[in-house]
Amino acid sequence: MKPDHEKLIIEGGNPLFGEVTINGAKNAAVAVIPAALMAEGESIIENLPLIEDVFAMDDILLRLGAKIEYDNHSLKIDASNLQSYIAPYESVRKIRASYYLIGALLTRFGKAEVAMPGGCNFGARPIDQHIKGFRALGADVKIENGMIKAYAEELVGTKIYLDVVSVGATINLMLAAVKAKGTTIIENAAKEPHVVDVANFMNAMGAKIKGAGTDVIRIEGVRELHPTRYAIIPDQIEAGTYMIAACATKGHIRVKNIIPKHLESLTAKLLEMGAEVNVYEDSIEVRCKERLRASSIKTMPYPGFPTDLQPQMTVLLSLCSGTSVVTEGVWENRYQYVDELKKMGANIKVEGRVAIVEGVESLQGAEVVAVDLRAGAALIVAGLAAKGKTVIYNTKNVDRGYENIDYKLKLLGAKISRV
Ligand SMILES: CC(=O)N[C@H]1[C@@H](OP(=O)(O)OP(=O)(O)OC[C@H]2O[C@@H](n3ccc(=O)[nH]c3=O)[C@H](O)[C@@H]2O)O[C@H](CO)[C@@H](O)[C@@H]1O
Ligand SMILES: C=C(OP(=O)(O)O)C(=O)O
Repeated sequence: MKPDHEKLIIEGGNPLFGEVTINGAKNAAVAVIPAALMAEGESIIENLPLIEDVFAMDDILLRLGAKIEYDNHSLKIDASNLQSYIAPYESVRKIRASYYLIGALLTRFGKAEVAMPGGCNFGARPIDQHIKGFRALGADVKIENGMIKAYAEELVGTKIYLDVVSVGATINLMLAAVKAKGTTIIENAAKEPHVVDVANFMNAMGAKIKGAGTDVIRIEGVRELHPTRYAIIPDQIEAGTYMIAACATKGHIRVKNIIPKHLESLTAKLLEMGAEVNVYEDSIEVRCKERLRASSIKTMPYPGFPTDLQPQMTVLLSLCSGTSVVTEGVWENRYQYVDELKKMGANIKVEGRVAIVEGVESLQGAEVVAVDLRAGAALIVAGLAAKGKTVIYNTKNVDRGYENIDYKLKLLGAKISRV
């Protein structure tokens, strides 16, 4: 675990140049790890990002009785002797994805007791669709003393229509339905690449899941799951963050080890704004020589523009010529970083879910706080582009989702240090 008091210091104004290799996807990793608990025996997960959210999930696994062993970016999980189905607040409070333990433990034991999840604070983050789905599958679910308690004698396949497109509910219900009797159909499902990745992982364990990546997912319950070896997909949000940072610093970089299709909404937007973007089989090259043009974005479920790139993109728009409009279509309050950005000279007015961004010629370094994960990433982008010195506090929020961000940026020519 990284200490809480670390800060990042950036001397801004240096364009990023060179190549950066992208790690495995956080939001796939934090679902695949609990999914591995559903089979007795040893699974191996490859291309795992070495980030704080993954380490927090590892810690929960250890407390439940699993054995884990790292070999670089591969993690061996032995879930043969899992003893517990209870994940108390102390172990789950750090991460949002702890809610996947409900689906996974229900499948493994027919019971799960998991404290309400943590994660970034964007206002209300309800899990009513998860609970609705568990109940539809036959589980008895109640919330007592901050714990979500789910029990099922038997889970039985059914049709579940999600009222909102939810990544978490889609994955959690796949986890709970994988061994349910009969067929489960999830309608209005999320289509994010990590939903597909988790379905592929479970299919490699012997599950029968079809349609992941579309809005209807069909799961034929199977009797047994077996351990497997699986490499998770690259992180499109990490990749997008570096692409945006290259544009904000008027640099020229290549992001490698990615699936370019997952970044189409960003590449289209950067092209529209005047950046040069070249797409290859498993990499993207971004070059930006001049100030980009203002634009508008609205965040939406995949394949729309991802909310997890909204803060970083808003920083870039704050440096463009003209007025941009940003609409946050997923979370009720994901602009808490804007006050920090204003300290650096950004001209942004937030009204509810909309931010009006008047482009400024330049940002200036300041002392700022990373209020959440992508807020931290956005402030790093701002610090790299700004004139002078930026100090970013609360960097542990950034380490939740970015492996070695300061080291990778240094290799791209940034002047950044961690103290
Ligand atoms: C660990 C993980 O993968 N986190 C991601 C996941 O979060 P998370 O899974 O929490 O986000 P969801 O996709 O579930 O949420 C999308 C929207 O649905 C609403 N909702 C969700 C569930 C529910 O039961 N009821 C309900 O109303 C939420 O308030 C939000 O407005 O997807 C988000 C949207 O892409 C990303 O920002 C997060 O990085
Ligand atoms: C919001 C995010 O994560 P979480 O859901 O884990 O808080 C994110 O990855 O940007």
